[in-house]
Amino acid sequence: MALNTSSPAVLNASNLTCIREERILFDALDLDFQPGDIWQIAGANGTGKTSLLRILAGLMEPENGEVCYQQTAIQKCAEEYHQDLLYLGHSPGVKSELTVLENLKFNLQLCSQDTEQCEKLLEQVDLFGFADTLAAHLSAGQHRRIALARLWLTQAKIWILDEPFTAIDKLGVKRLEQRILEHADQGGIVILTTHQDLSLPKSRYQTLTLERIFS
Ligand SMILES: Nc1ncnc2c1ncn2[C@@H]1O[C@H](COP(=O)(O)OP(=O)(O)OP(=O)(O)O)[C@@H](O)[C@H]1O
Repeated sequence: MALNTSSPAVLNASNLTCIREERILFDALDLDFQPGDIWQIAGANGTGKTSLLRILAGLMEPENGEVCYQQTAIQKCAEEYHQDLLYLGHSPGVKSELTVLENLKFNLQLCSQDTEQCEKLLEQVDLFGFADTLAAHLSAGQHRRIALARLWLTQAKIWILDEPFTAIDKLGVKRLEQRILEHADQGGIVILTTHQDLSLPKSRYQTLTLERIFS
């Protein structure tokens, strides 16, 4: 789906400090995300990757500092920001009691009459043939693919993805990386955490590694 880039997305964070359970996770972090950027947030378990994503998505308050979208603090432009943002957290938000197709329709507000669109999407996320299977009866990777399907439909300019490759097989990872690249090439921004190396060209993404702070 083509992205509307008439007003390119710019996201900045300045002087971000995050403290959890009295431990400093990161301190005075400045970040600048420009159209076309892909950022990998790396670091050992517990270094604060998810916390940083949640702060950038406006789901958690930092101890210090602020996040701005188009030069405005995200709390002051919450409606516009949330329209332009897609956040996929750890838990995929898939309803076990619904079938694959029902989940897609529910999550993506797909028009139920548009069979062609539904079938294309099922193919893109490699769930073709599973349309009528209950989500509860899927494997972990297939479950995750339902959540990831929205990346093929969304108009959001900023994607914040927490470990999107978890439980996804090699071919699925490749497709997902291609989709991420395509989004960035259209002027979108992708910020993601992963414990795996990305196989995108090194020139196409940047890595921020969070280190454990001992205080
Ligand atoms: N809900 C919470 N309440 C209090 N502290 C929390 C909460 N969630 C996480 N933490 C603390 O914040 C620290 C960082 O957690 P976070 O999930 O941001 O790390 P992470 O780098 O994403 O880890 P992982 O690689 O294991 O997913 C953890 O060590 C934990 O002590």
